[in-house]
Amino acid sequence: MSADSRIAAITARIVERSKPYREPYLERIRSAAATGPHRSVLGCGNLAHGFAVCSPAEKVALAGDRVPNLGIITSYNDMLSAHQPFETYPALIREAAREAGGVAQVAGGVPAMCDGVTQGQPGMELSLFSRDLIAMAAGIGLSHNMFDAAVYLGVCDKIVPGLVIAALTFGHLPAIFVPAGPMTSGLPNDEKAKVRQLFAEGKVGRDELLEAESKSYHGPGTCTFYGTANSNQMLMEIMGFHLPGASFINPGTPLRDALTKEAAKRALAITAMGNEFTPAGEMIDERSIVNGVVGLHATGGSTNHTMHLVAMARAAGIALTWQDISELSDVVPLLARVYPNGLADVNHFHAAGGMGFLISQLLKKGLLHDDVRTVFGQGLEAYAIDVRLGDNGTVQREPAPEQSADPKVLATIDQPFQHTGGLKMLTGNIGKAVIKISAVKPERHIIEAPAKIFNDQAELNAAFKAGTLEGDFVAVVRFQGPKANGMPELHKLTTVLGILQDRGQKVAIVTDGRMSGASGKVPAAIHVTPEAKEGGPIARIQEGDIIRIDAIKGTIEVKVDDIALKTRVPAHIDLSENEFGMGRELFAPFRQIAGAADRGGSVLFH
Ligand SMILES: O=C(O)[C@H](O)[C@@H](O)[C@H](O)[C@H](O)COP(=O)(O)O
Ligand code: SF4
Repeated sequence: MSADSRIAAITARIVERSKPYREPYLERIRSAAATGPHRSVLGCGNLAHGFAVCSPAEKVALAGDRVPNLGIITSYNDMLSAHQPFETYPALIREAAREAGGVAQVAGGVPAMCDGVTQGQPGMELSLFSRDLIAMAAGIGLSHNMFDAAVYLGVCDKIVPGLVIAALTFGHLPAIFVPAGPMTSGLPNDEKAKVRQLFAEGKVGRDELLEAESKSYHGPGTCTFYGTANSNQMLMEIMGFHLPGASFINPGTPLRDALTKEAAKRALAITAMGNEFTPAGEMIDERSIVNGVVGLHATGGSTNHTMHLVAMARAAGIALTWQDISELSDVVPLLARVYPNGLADVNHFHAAGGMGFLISQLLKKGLLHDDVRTVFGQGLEAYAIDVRLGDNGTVQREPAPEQSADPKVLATIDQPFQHTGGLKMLTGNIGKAVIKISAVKPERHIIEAPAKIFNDQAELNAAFKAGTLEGDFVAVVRFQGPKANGMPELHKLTTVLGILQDRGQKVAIVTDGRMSGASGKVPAAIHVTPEAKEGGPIARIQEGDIIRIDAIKGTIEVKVDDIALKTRVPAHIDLSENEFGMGRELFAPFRQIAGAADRGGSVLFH
């Protein structure tokens, strides 16, 4: 079925806008691919270094140009529960490659930050920048030019976006993303959030809080809320970088290992040495990006992707804008209720039918481009499947069921939870911003209240502790943009503002910073651009000004006469505090050159 005319029109607009970048990009990757098996351009010395530790048989294989070699980029560490399982993946991939007559080598590692460990801490100010650093680090591994395809091991927030930027920069190579899968379900996310609010109100102690947190985050695998990490898995599957059904299979299971080995064999099959050559930069085109945005809306995905997806697309010469994302939201219904957009977690989502059911429902109405290339071949229909372990450890796929196994978690296209998607762009005299409405009750989609000004999240927390946050208000938390302090997530504020909202106060937040993909129930107009550090209007808002956020009309404004607003002197604060400590001194160059939020907040392209 061809794509819905509105989806097709937005896609055509993106194709037109991208031409000045996309055409030279395709020329570059085609000439890079034309040099054939890349080892053949290396000198003997280079090659000897490149396979010094390989077995004699592998050296013979790699000396020629008929045996494909996989470059593994791994983001393994013990800090991220979602990445800890990757410790054993390279051995599994090498074994699968050998079985299939190929070779696999770890090309390099990349750093991976856990936003859960750094949430509310100074380290979070490195988080956004770590995305581009991960792309650079992956590039260092791949620059050895020993490889015919790349296998990327990454799951969490900035890691998958950084790896996708690398995969598209090395777009002449085929690329397969291999996930580790979600943690098994522990203490439900909403119960964890309730204990947090009780702790913030002094009704329970640290022991109870730590016990609740540890029951929620209890083992290997991705945290089970639908935040940025699990939005990444959804994106990798719906954009065709994962094998069908790979996203939400728990780590340490036979099916997980079978999928990892299948991915290694598939990577060997799609190199230039086979007859299904699938370079990543050709596979991912404007339709794949639009499919990603559609998936984001249909699942209530993370607001962080209004930045990461823009940066990822740009790496392939595709210019995606917030306007595109916002207009697609008007066309795509919400089909999934996963925390913070509901009470279920990603294990429940998968059990209800998961990605295969979601894709089959969206394809029914032409809300996805089916005519796309993927690592599995041609067409997204191949992803409308249910996956299970077959005989002797193989992966079995059957067509997705017609009905959701849990209609409270996954709806059909004919009876969606909401008729529009989760992410809206806001514009007005404060600038541009985004708001996630899939997790906010409809009665809170419009809010008008006086501004309370904070220049960092600690000030707001202190005001809460002092009991001065009374009545209805819009918290304006500024100097949190990329150039100010690296644009941290301010997710800890959700607990405090959630308490006030539950008491009946109408509250919202307006910030040039970010929120977590796990943030949800408090209306938040985030990623405000231009940022305060750049003298944006958010720096001209004063205590008591009336702020109006209208997520229905897509507007954000301060009720001050335009001339008066423009003639106000923008607030200026001393940011030297955040220039040192926890490695922030290493990222001064990034703060200086970071681009605007609506262009991805990137140091790589503006
Ligand atoms: O964008 C995201 O999804 C978040 O960055 C997420 O990865 C982060 O870990 C949250 O902070 C976890 O939620 P808690 O902080 O509530 O545990
Ligand atoms: S989902 Fe967030 S908290 Fe969980 S492991 Fe990944 S980065 Fe850390």
